[in-house]
Amino acid sequence: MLDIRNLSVEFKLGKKSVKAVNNVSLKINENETVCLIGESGSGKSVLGLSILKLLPENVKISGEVYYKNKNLLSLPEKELKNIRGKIIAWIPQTSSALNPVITVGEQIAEPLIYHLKLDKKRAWRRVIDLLNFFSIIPAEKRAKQYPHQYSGGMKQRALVAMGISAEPEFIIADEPTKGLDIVKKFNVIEAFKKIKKKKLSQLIITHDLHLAEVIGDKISVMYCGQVLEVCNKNRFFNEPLHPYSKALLEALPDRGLKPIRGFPPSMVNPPSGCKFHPRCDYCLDICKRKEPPFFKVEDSLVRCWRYDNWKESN
Ligand SMILES: Nc1ncnc2c1ncn2[C@@H]1O[C@H](COP(=O)(O)OP(=O)(O)OP(=O)(O)O)[C@@H](O)[C@H]1O
Ligand code: NI
Repeated sequence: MLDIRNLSVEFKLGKKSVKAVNNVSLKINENETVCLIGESGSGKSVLGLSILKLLPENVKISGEVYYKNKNLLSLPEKELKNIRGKIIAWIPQTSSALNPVITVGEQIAEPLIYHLKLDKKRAWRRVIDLLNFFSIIPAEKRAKQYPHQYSGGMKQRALVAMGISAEPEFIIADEPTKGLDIVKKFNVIEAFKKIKKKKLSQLIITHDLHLAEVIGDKISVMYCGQVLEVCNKNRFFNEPLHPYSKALLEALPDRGLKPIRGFPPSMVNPPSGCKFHPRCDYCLDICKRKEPPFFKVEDSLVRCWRYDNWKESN
């Protein structure tokens, strides 16, 4: 359904440049939820934003992003406008995304009026349905309130409601549970579970491995602008292939709380060879010199030299 091929995104910073996304390929199938995880600054949000060309003008994007065989990156802005929100929805991080001077109901109604051409009355009825669906109740009262009258979790659920109001086929959400306490998090996760039942495809960007475990079908691990592993959820949480994936799991509180040694690499001067090699417990000589390609291991993809000749040695 969504097929990202060799996508690179480069920011110009004076004389230097930052490759926030470096030659990423990733496929997301129909009815599939892929969770994109990785440390802060690894390029997750930039990757998500570039799919719908939501980035500032001064970036250089190369590669292709096919959605049902159309390359989104080469579409004229007019056509992209019709795709954004209607076919592919972007659900941003809370706080700044809601307009403080417009009622939440009106904000949710907006894509219904713009994309689905519903009249105001029908749009409003659908807003009430959506608020009820995401347990923002009493819906009639909540619809007429402003964002500051909502709690953090409710705001996030309202953003999700807004994102799916025009019934898109595909959802991209950036950190939907960030900064929420456990109860609010639970409610947002329930909202995404409900979306999943509607047979939508989703790309969920998150630090929250619990969220990934509950709603992901596949996990895609990003590090220093690259995807290092793509595998199904069970593989990731039981026997991940990449040393970085293993390290991320071992850093979880209920799995040892072992910090990953060293520091995230500089995006301006990334390490040679495999970007993770300076922090890797399994580093081979070749890892320092040469960037690994993707190796296919069963139904997973992994960018690590340890899986070179995997077939022969197994
Ligand atoms: N507008 C920008 N101008 C210059 N560099 C940027 C810009 N936006 C992002 N970057 C760079 O791109 C890199 C990736 O940023 P991105 O926000 O995608 O990371 P992330 O994985 O989403 O992190 P987090 O988990 O903290 O949200 C960062 O190192 C950042 O320095
Ligand atoms: Ni981000």
